[in-house]
Amino acid sequence: MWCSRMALRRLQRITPLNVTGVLTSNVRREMSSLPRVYVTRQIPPEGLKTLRESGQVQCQLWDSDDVPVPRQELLQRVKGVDALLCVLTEKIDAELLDAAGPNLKVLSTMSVGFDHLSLEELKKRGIRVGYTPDVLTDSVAELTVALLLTTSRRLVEATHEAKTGGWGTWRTLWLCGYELANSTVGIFGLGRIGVAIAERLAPFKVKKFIYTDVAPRPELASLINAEYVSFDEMAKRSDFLAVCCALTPETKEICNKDLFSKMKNTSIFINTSRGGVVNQDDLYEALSTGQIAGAGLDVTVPEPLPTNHPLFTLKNCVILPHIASASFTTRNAMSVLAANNLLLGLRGEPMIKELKL
Ligand SMILES: O=C(O)[C@H](O)CO
Repeated sequence: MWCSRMALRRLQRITPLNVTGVLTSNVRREMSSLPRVYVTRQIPPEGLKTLRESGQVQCQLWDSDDVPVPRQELLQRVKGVDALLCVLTEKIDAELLDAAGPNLKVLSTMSVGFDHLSLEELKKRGIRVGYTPDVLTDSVAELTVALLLTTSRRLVEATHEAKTGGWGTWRTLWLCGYELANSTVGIFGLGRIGVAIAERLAPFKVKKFIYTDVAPRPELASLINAEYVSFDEMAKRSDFLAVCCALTPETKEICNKDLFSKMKNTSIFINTSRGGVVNQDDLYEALSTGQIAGAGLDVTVPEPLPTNHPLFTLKNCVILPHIASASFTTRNAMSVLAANNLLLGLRGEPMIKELKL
């Protein structure tokens, strides 16, 4: 049902529900004039509360966090809405925008990544777009460090051995991995998250941070004393390579055999950005032939990665189910930011975080 609890409460104060609990026609009229919002997922409670208590919109929600809204259902539900709040599993393309129709003025995604949005189509239709950077930086950086250490110090293999009887006598080279002390860490795509990762890795006595990007980013680089290098040099020099770039046509499968063949066979590759930046066949080859020492992936193509995927057979590949921003604090903050971006956009005001189209 289309409703806004706050609007309802506000209206109840002015025009109470009649005794049978049926909305009086005034209430119904006032509520139905509010902008319509479709929320494509059961987002964390703080975000929903922000929308509902704004009194500014009537919301409809795909009320599940376990299953994404089926495409056909989504195409039906968006018809005539004024704003859409989505997550990264929904492809926002021409088909969907056409289904929504000309009322749609605002799209707010509860994600920092926006590769699921067709920006060109949104721009063509004059739809404003909000997203959720910054609030997830700490959580993503923390998880990246955890994944890096898990991969380089072989923690998944180690717990498996301990649990399954592989733990024999103490052995001199058994389960040896690679340490951060005195290492060179490469960051591919230096933004807020790359800096936050480096800040957390520095106390592990990293010797040098290097990075590559479309152009040098001196202000950010100075925060972590990082040197700008070419893509090839980053491949050759990195003991640990953390991918933090956005997925764009330019970065699609940029981490391929060309990159892996230049890396040291003692290097660890970490990706917490988007699976699409990696050619997974080439990564499998590099890992299974010892071209590189290990990989930690929080993102894959597709998601979920089928359990029979060859990468799951490798001991030197740690795969997580896209959880980099998954802390209660962060996901709630993302939902509130997404809700506020949407409300501000509908009011025609600057959003807190708006994509420049
Ligand atoms: O784009 C994002 O926001 C992350 O991948 C999920 O939090």
